[in-house]
Amino acid sequence: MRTIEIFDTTLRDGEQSAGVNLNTIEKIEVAKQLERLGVDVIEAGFPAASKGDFDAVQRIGSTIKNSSVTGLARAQQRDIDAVWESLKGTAEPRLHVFLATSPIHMTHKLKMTPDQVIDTAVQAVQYAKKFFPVVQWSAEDACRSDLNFLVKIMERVIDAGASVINLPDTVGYITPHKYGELFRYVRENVPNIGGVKLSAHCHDDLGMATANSLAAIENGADQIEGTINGIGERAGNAALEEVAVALRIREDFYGATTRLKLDEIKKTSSLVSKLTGMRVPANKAVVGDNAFAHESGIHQDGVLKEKTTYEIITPELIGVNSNRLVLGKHSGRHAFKNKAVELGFDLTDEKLNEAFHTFKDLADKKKEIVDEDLFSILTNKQTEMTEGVGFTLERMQVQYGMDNIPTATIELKFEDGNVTRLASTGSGSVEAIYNTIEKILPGKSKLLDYKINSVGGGRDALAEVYVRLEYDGENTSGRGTAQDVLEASARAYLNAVNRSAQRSHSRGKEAVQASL
Ligand SMILES: CC(=O)SCCNC(=O)CCNC(=O)[C@H](O)C(C)(C)COP(=O)(O)OP(=O)(O)OC[C@H]1O[C@@H](n2cnc3c(N)ncnc32)[C@H](O)[C@@H]1OP(=O)(O)O
Ligand SMILES: CC(C)C(=O)C(=O)O
Repeated sequence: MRTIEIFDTTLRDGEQSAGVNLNTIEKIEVAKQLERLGVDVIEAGFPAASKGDFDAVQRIGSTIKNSSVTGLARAQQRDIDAVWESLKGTAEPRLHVFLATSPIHMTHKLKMTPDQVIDTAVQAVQYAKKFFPVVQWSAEDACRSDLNFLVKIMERVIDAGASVINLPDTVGYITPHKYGELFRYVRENVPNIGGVKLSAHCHDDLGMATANSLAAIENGADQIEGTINGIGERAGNAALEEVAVALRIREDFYGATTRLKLDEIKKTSSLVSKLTGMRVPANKAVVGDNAFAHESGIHQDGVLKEKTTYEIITPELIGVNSNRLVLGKHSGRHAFKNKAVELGFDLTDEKLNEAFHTFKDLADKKKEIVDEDLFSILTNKQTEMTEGVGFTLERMQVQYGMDNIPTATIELKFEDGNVTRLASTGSGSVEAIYNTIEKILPGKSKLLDYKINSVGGGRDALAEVYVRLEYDGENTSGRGTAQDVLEASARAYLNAVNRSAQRSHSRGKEAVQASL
């Protein structure tokens, strides 16, 4: 059976989803989970894009041991140098360099002739080969490119040293049959293609990213690129969990497998969803909440008699535990630690202890603590920011009545220990809270987006709020979890402001270090 390599780009193309902004700590947590999932390659970012991206790629490169780490670069020395600086010293530094090959992109975006594109691509790959043992070259917008041109440029970049060639469907335009043909065509027509790995990278604009990726596999692709939960630019990328599970369930047809530990899928999906704030739709294939739920009588009858009547995937395959956990207010640290490890967390004793106290407080208020609650508490602790930066919510009181104007009184503690208390009104309770916080904060802020989810089920479920703001001219996002919707809303707002403060704090530290 063939083994298909999995190239995960959740932290690069996935982070290109509108409204998603992960900090370095969060990216490292995602990378560690991707390593546990068993992906072959992690595309950790685009180092030339920003200092934050550079740092994240560097830290992921030095943390991850069992997956290769790569970074993206345009066909420019400056971008290639940035990837090299971030990954030199890692076990197998790997570069992903791209240049568009379609007439639309070459004419309107790059403003280059086809010959200039060939020369630029060749020079970039030759330059990269001085540093990187593995160079992957992508023909951006390959699916709207001229086939003869594609064959010509592939031959040249292979000669220049590229050992992986990616044929992305950048705008989600191709259909499965045509994508399959493209892979077969280049295999048969590029003279020096023997030994080169072919990679597929699909977008979901027409809802065909998974089908197209599978068609590429049927026609000789060696590597599939995609993201967890299918997040990514515009309508997103191919969802890796769908591709990997389809290969397993239809092994009879595809005759191909991956190295993924499929029972890590659900956990990876939940982590990515939680940290990005991009909720997985209930009916999403493989990882949606309803993926294993049977609603109608005839289906339930069938499943009770024989599961396979209506279930082609077992929940256990992707790591959904059908045994429900019973951890409650009488549980102790051992059981809590045991569960944390089982859920894939590796916290210091100090953080575990703090998470344990949060769990106990919640257990006092909530009837039943389920895995989702613990996952939320432990993820918050794992990705918590540096102590002492930003504002802390000390107290909050909200008055609401159908005939009254909602009023929020809030007490915030500043980094220097000073406490400010203010009250303000709004047309609703959340608006009253945000108006009050905005009055207390020294910077100017504007709410851009607000989303609320419930964690777990039942009327006592935790509320999880995601916000996007502009704070002091910078876009930032944050999340807050609490049993009460209003408290979660306040915490999310402060988390977004604190993340922005944390970034300024790191920039300030770097400037001081640079001046020494
Ligand atoms: C299909 C994809 O997903 S590609 C990856 C998309 N990801 C990103 O864009 C990452 C975030 N990007 C950024 O931070 C910025 O765009 C940067 C730092 C990369 C570049 O910023 P700027 O220098 O201000 O350029 P800007 O983004 O406005 O324009 C892109 C330039 O790169 C050029 N370019 C685009 N792709 C390539 C390429 N593969 N190789 C060389 N040049 C390229 C464009 O033609 C344009 O050049 P021009 O300035 O001469 O017209
Ligand atoms: C950089 C390339 C691979 C890309 O993201 C795309 O073409 O969609």
